[in-house]
Amino acid sequence: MIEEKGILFVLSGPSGVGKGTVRKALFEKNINLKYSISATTRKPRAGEIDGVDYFFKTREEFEQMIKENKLLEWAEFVGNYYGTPIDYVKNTINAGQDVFLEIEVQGAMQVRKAFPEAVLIFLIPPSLEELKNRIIGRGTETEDIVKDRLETAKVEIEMMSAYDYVVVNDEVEKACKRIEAIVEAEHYRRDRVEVSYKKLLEVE
Ligand SMILES: Nc1nc2c(ncn2[C@@H]2O[C@H](COP(=O)(O)OP(=O)(O)O)[C@@H](O)[C@H]2O)c(=O)[nH]1
Ligand SMILES: Nc1ncnc2c1ncn2[C@@H]1O[C@H](COP(=O)(O)OP(=O)(O)O)[C@@H](O)[C@H]1O
Repeated sequence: MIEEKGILFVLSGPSGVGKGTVRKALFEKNINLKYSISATTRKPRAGEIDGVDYFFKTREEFEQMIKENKLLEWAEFVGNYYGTPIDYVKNTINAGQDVFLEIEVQGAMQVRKAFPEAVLIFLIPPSLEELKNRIIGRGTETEDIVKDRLETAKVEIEMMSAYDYVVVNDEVEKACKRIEAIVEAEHYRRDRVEVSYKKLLEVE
């Protein structure tokens, strides 16, 4: 089947659920997805490379990008800006390739509005207890922040109804398989293929 446009996939979910971990594992496989590198004002961590992990920006540069409408979505998260450069997403989709975003929940809601045909995947923890363990296990937050994050996570989990798919991140490999299944199934959706299929019939 000929498909003219790629699909925009968005992986989101509460902080600490494992979005970054699952996304990295997914991209270690030979998958047919293009990862959209985000812009951020967060300082690079050891080993992170500008233009690979993120496009690292100053607050001024980032605010300029907002002003010039260069971001598909953006959010302030724990004191830093994060956003998706719009040109890469548009150009890649128009070239017929699927794009994958891994972003926090406020940004995912903006994508839903700006790009209603995007496929939103919500990553959830097997339990709140496990989410707490993961946030603590990461070791970057104090006890107060862990409590805050869990409260926020409860509110965020209620936003599940805005998503198209829900994936439980019990094991990283299983979560990746579920996402791959979603990506594959989306290409068989009648509404995506019927236009090109009809064209095909006209030709024959
Ligand atoms: N809205 C939005 N969120 C993003 C973007 N890029 C990354 N994030 C999210 O920002 C949060 C913090 O990311 P990061 O600083 O790399 O830390 P970590 O993922 O918590 O280790 C994560 O929830 C990411 O999913 C983006 O372009 N837009
Ligand atoms: N399926 C999993 N099982 C156990 N630990 C996990 C799993 N997925 C992620 N983790 C761990 O949970 C913590 C949070 O993961 P991270 O990818 O940073 O979350 P997020 O990007 O959603 O904030 C990390 O320490 C990570 O190693």
